Amino acid sequence: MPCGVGGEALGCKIVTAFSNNSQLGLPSVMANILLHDPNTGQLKIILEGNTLTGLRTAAASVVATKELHSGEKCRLAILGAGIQAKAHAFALNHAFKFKENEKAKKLVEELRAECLTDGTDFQVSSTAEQCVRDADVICTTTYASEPILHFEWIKPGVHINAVGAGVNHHSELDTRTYQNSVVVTDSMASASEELKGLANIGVPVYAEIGQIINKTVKIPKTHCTIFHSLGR
Ligand SMILES: NC(=O)C1=CN([C@@H]2O[C@H](COP(=O)(O)OP(=O)(O)OC[C@H]3O[C@@H](n4cnc5c(N)ncnc54)[C@H](O)[C@@H]3O)[C@@H](O)[C@H]2O)C=CC1
Ligand SMILES: O=C([O-])C1=[NH+]CCC1
Repeated sequence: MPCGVGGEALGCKIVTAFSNNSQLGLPSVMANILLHDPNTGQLKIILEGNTLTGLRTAAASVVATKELHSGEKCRLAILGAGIQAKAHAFALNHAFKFKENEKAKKLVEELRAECLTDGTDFQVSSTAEQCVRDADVICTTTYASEPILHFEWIKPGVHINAVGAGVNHHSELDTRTYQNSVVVTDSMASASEELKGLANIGVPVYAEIGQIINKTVKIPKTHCTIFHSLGR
């Protein structure tokens, strides 16, 4: 993932995703950032990139949630319990102060200890359905290759940040959820490759989040909105 900012910065993030790494006690996503001198191209430093990946991905979901969900934000549901789940729990709570959160078990004690100071509570759900029912905002942060979120479970007006999935970027949500949503992404260029399967179920990628932010595109009324974060 290359990036250049005028004469100020030049860098590239190299990132891999190996979903079975947890069996080896390793993070599944591993990132390193190469920073170069913007005037000469000389390599200056190699930085650990996992921290930034967590912060940036969750921050993008916060921005998308601000832009796409205008209703009450009482209840946050997160499917998944890894790095992105935790980053999303922190970032969305920080931005919106949810009253209730449903999270997978292994992070709950940690999140309770770190978040309870601001009155946030985290609960464990035994099923994905229980987790997302009544949620105002849902984040999916897994490697699920089959849908883990079903249309009949979600209430009208919900906003979904679809973050995970790995190989097939639209496998976490079921077809009906897509067909009843407006899908916004971070990059149309990436979506034309990574979300091309949505065309097979008649679902267009409606806009880039940047077009919503700069008000060149408006979101029509729908059952729900999906921010498909691809990481570009
Ligand atoms: N959109 C973006 O910009 C980014 C997306 N990702 C994606 O987000 C996802 C999560 O990444 P991390 O949190 O770093 O990984 P992680 O390995 O820390 O966590 C993955 C979580 O997903 C759960 N999981 C795996 N397969 C599942 C299944 N079939 N059903 C339900 N849960 C399942 C695991 O138990 C674990 O809790 C990955 O798909 C990764 O590729 C990661 C970084 C940036
Ligand atoms: O943007 C990112 O860093 C990633 N997207 C998918 C896996 C890692």
